[in-house]
Amino acid sequence: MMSKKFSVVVAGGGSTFTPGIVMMLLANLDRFPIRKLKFYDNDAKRQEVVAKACQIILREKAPDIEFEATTDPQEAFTDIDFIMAHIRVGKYAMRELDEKIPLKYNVLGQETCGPGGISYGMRSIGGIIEIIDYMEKYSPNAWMLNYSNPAAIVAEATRKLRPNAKILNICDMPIGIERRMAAIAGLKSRKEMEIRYYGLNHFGWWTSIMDHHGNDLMPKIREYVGKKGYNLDIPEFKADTSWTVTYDTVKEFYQLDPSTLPNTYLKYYLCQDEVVEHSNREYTRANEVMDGREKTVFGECRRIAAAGTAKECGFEVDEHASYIVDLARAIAYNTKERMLLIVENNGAISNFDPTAMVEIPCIVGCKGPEPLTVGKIPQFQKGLMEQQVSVEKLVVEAWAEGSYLKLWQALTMSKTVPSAKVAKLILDDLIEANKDYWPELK
Ligand SMILES: NC(=O)c1ccc[n+]([C@@H]2O[C@H](COP(=O)([O-])OP(=O)(O)OC[C@H]3O[C@@H](n4cnc5c(N)ncnc54)[C@H](O)[C@@H]3O)[C@@H](O)[C@H]2O)c1
Ligand SMILES: O=P(O)(O)OC[C@H]1O[C@H](O[C@H]2[C@H](O)[C@@H](O)[C@@H](O)O[C@@H]2CO)[C@H](O)[C@@H](O)[C@@H]1O
Ligand SMILES: [Mn+2]
Repeated sequence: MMSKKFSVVVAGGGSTFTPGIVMMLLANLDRFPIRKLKFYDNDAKRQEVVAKACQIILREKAPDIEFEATTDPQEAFTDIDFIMAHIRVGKYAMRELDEKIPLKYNVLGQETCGPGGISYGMRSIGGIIEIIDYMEKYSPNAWMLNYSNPAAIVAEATRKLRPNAKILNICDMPIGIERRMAAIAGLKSRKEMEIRYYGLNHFGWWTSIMDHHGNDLMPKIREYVGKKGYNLDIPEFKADTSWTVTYDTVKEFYQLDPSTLPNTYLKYYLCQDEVVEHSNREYTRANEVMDGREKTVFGECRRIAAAGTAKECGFEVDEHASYIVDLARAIAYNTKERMLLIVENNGAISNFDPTAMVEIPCIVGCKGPEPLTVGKIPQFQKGLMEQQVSVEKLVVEAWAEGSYLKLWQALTMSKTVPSAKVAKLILDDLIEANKDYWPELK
């Protein structure tokens, strides 16, 4: 019997994901009862569009839930049990530059990978640390469930700069891919699978996929992936063109390790030449999202507000986001849920840096995650991960120290950048583009 009702603040209330997450929270009230829902954003105008629509949705579907949207940190973070954080510092305009500046130098342009991810990370660290400090000031017993990106750099920054903070860093990419794997295996839900996985965020591999009877599903899924990647001809898995290309590209590099299946993001490190070759330097994923998801979500929000009712609401439950409720429940009810989280390695991968933030299965309870051991990883993955985790660590050090040199080293270290010279050209352009967001570098 669940008596307590929770108070939740969505940090980044103006996010395109907010309406879907609100619908998901409403669909899960029986599992995770809510008494108060707040939105917090540093862009009042953007947030107001989403908040007006969500206020109507809540009024009609859950009138008992107290709702507030604010840009005032004290109002936002007082009397809170959970922060669900999905901020994008610099918004899509800066994502567009993250993706287009590297392409000027024939280098991968991507949201969270390569120079784009480094640039995004240099903006995100300050925004996340600020929210952690608000949480600790106004609701010290709260937990922050963070899926703001780039999660790898944000996780390393929170480890180094706020080591005692109650923050859990999570990513929905493995969840999205596992939903596809389950369908390929003929299962109804990804929760019918038992998986083993390791890596960094957006840089990992499945090493075991079984059903609850212990049947090995890896051979069947690998056979399918060899023909169609992670694409499925099923309406619920229809994706934007660029995502369809991404899911297809897996078949080009999954053979690099016959005993595993890769996260899609490895394409940016293993097929970066092809990605650059096929990139449209004038129209990147940021443009697709601005022309697609952003227009659709904000258009529906404005339609609901103008109608004054959500009776014809076009927002669907973002069911795959229900992992956020799984995570909140694990903390609230000590459920010991088994989830992939981005946590300090601390020996779980025995032959890898113990301070690295790795994405591995954890048992989650009221005190937080207990990582499962992975053991020794092969030289191939170890080498790739050591290079990438060094990039992520150097970015956080560069942010903390205001070090131009360390950020140049981070860019030079990235597998997506060909030389120190190109790294420096990209760095100098990014510094100019991010002058309103990055700390000063000397
Ligand atoms: N971890 C995952 O698997 C996953 C999945 C999807 C999206 N995301 C992340 O979720 C976030 C939101 O994505 P989106 O496409 O909806 O972005 P969006 O730009 O639509 O929304 C982000 C919101 O954050 C706000 N914001 C920016 N800086 C802020 C700050 N310092 N404090 C408070 N609010 C701030 C913006 O004003 C904006 O309203 C991004 O970081 C994205 O990468 C993560
Ligand atoms: O290019 P975007 O903004 O559409 O997506 C970038 C995000 O991609 C991943 O999240 C996906 C998720 O994996 C997929 O299953 C589906 O639910 O959509 C999500 C958002 O598109 C990735 O995990 C995120 O970190 C990226 O920000
Ligand atoms: Mn992710």
